[in-house]
Amino acid sequence: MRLSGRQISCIRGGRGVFAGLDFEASSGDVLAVVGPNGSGKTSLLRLIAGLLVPAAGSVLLDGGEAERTLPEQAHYLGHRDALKPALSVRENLSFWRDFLGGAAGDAEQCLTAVGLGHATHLPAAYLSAGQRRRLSIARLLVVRRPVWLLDEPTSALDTAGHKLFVGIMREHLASGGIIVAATHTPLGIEARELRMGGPA
Ligand SMILES: Nc1ncnc2c1ncn2[C@@H]1O[C@H](COP(=O)(O)OP(=O)(O)OP(=O)(O)O)[C@@H](O)[C@H]1O
Repeated sequence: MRLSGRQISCIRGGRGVFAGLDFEASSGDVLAVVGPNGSGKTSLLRLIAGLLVPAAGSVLLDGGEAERTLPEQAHYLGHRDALKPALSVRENLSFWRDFLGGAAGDAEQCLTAVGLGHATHLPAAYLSAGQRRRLSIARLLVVRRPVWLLDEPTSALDTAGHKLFVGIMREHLASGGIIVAATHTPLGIEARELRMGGPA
């Protein structure tokens, strides 16, 4: 499987953010998108996820499921955790499992895998920042998709959480997955850098 972008330009609010961007990542690859604030890291992830339309250029996934679009084969985890505070931890994950559809795993098992097995009945509003991030990571496990688009995935994670997440990323890569992660801090896993310039 190969994810590639060719000559992508991004315009936001009428202003050019980046132009002529090329990238490529194959099964088992991690692409770390790095660069200063405002250089377009989040915008690039959102372009790949189909949440933004490029002003020019294209993004392609070769070797995926022919009948599904790239966004349908990708998980996008934003830097803000998309949780419903009044729902329990388990209900939040069940919501995402039903919303995303496809082959779904067991919610309890996924919550245990991210270290939230003890908190499944707690309202999400009670979670700490690191626990919220762990719950977001559980979404990657409950519905399997080959392309992971992660915005600052390790923010708020403690050392144990970071280590756990590295293990989860490794398993995903070993099963042929691709990770594109915007980050200001080392991911703790071998990655190729895609360096974004300053604001255009
Ligand atoms: N909804 C929007 N409307 C207009 N401009 C936007 C919008 N969202 C982002 N931008 C602009 O696009 C540019 C790139 O933003 P983006 O969030 O992609 O950068 P980033 O590299 O991820 O930054 P950071 O390191 O701070 O997270 C910034 O100048 C930002 O102000």
